[in-house]
Amino acid sequence: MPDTTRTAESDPTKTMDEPTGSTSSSSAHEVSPHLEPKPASETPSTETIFDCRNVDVLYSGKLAVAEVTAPLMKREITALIGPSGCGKSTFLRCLNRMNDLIPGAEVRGEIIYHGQDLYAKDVDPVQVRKHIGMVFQKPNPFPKSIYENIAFGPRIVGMKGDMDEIVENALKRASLWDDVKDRLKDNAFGMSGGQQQRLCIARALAVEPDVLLMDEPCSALDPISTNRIEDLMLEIKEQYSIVIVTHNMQQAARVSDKTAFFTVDLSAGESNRVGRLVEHDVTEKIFTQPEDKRTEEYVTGKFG
Ligand SMILES: Nc1ncnc2c1ncn2[C@@H]1O[C@H](COP(=O)(O)OP(=O)(O)OP(=O)(O)O)[C@@H](O)[C@H]1O
Repeated sequence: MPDTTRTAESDPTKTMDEPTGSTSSSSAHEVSPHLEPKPASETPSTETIFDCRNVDVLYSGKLAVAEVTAPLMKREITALIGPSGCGKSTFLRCLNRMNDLIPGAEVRGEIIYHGQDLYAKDVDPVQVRKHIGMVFQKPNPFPKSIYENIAFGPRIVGMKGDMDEIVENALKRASLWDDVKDRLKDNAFGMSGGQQQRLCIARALAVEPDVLLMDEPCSALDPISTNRIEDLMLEIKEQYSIVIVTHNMQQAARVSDKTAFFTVDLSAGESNRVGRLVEHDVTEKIFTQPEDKRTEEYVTGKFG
């Protein structure tokens, strides 16, 4: 039986969201070729992108999320919903090894991505995060120009090509180009909150990821900006697989193809609360005919 326990790395591996001058050498830690996304023509939309098998997450030895088994599908939007503390963000962070950066965090089980265990010893977490980008709750642009915010990631990963084109394409994909094309040298902090979040999405897309993880990306935004992000998600899901944590049931129902409902299991007592996946299915089914009573109670607002 292989040891599938992983402890948090002491190596302070930089993420794509850390604007330091350090560079990660992709040649020094070349990720297995299996992690490379396949061309679109070879990948029907029914393909599994993450096959999660018995995933547990512990913080300082204490179980926070237990036994998550679910296939997440390619070029679909999967929404993770559930009451506060059920482990949505914790599980999301497993999908690009962001939990590695949390001291004391430990992931057990398997997450198979393009046929390879994401946590295998020879897999470089920096490369993982290049393929699997992340957008956070609060827009977090770097204190740099709009242009430099986008160019930072491609430079770090050593992307070839004309940087102006890379920046333009990323901004276009995030529906931001028309808003900012005449002020690319302006500081990103001068943008509205909604624009900043689209900039963060553009920044994630600039390194040509395969998957986009979004942790409550609209919770700090007004309804109009939220609509724009939702429209954007629906546009880009043709090219990317998206997993989103949301507290907004309408948002999950509007944008997602599949929904995973998590709950907090209190059966071992309040101090041993643990998040569990209750149900994962087509979004319409989760919202109209869920299998589990707890799902029904949550989506109808009876608890949570
Ligand atoms: N860095 C951490 N260190 C220790 N415990 C943590 C850490 N992050 C989360 N937890 C614990 O893990 C459990 C799941 O938390 P998590 O934030 O993943 O839940 P969530 O469903 O995303 O919650 P919310 O909807 O409130 O954001 C909680 O009990 C939380 O206290």
